[in-house]
Amino acid sequence: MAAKMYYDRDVDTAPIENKLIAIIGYGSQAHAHAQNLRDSGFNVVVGLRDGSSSKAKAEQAGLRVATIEDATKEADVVMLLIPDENQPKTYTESIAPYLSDGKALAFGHGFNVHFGRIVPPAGVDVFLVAPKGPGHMLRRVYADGAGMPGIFAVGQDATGKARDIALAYARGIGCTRAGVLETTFKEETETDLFGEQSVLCGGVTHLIQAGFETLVEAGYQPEIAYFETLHEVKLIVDLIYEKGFEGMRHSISNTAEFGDYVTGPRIITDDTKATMKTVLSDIQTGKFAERFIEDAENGFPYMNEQRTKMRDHKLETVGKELRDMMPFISKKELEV
Ligand SMILES: NC(=O)C1=CN([C@@H]2O[C@H](COP(=O)(O)OP(=O)(O)OC[C@H]3O[C@@H](n4cnc5c(N)ncnc54)[C@H](OP(=O)(O)O)[C@@H]3O)[C@@H](O)[C@H]2O)C=CC1
Ligand SMILES: CC(=O)[C@](C)(O)C(=O)O
Ligand SMILES: [Mg+2]
Ligand SMILES: [Mg+2]
Repeated sequence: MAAKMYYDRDVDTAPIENKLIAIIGYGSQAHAHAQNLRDSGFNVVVGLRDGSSSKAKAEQAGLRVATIEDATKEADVVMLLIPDENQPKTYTESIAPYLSDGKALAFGHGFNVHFGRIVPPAGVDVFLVAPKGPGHMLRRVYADGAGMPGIFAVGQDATGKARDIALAYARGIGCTRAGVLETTFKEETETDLFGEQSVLCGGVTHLIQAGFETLVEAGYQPEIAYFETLHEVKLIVDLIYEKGFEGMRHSISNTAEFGDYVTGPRIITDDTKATMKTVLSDIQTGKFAERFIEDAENGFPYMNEQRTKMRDHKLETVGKELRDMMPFISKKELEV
């Protein structure tokens, strides 16, 4: 049976009208949630730590800023949107003491609740609304009058209203313009981690990098390799996004389409899929979460090494030069 989809017309915003929503953090997701909710007509306060460099940016955007403690005290709904690895400490020190019964604690990703790193008290509602895309794009599509699909889940329904609040929230950030469906903390966490690691972020970047390096190592010009294996990805993906595989294949040459069928399975093999299953299993057992938290607790030695290595890679240096000559690409600086 097809999943029940929720659109604007299916969702009553009353559960969050005349309520105060605290958005904790002002990063990629948080700035988009805060601005979209405000523009949808809801009351928002942004909760930031002392000395936060984001305070000025949030105020410039016309948002009221308070400390995390005060925002939690004041608000009816507290949406925690700081990095997953930092959430438990901030939750314990600055949120939990002020999270009285009847309030709602919300997340943009189920990581900490699912892996038992945050255990909210029984008297509060717990839900997640996870937009299926990066925060900067969540804001951009909303401002353009469109929306980003999202999924929601209720982890704990103390007031009997958690589900209605979650749906109203999803509408407030613009997700019901595109389609929202119900999930669980477990399903959201596992599918989100799998998607970003195997396909969206890890899969795509490593596919591009391997293609780029293969051409450059064979003596082709890096600029051509960049256009061929990175720049054009967006153009092809835009067609897939708009019209599916068949629509994209309609647009490309028969030569390209034939090569797609013949070579695609040589690149993404049965072994690749078997590895994806192992990756999924590492996510399900918590092995990936453990590795991530361990690196975070040690100051991210592994992550920082990867960042440094890639910074000087030809793909990045040549890419920067080429993008600088195409000012229409990065139309706007990212706001946060
Ligand atoms: N990035 C994305 O697009 C997506 C993220 N999510 C989820 O949303 C949540 C937020 O992720 P994301 O937007 O990437 O986060 P960001 O890395 O962009 O968050 C940065 C914000 O968090 C604040 N912050 C960082 N550490 C602390 C701390 N120790 N105490 C208080 N505030 C802190 C920063 O404060 P300051 O300004 O003071 O430095 C800043 O405002 C996560 O659960 C993530 O999984 C879900 C879907 C997509
Ligand atoms: C942007 C998004 O959906 C991700 C990839 O899940 C994330 O940033 O965690
Ligand atoms: Mg995601
Ligand atoms: Mg994610």
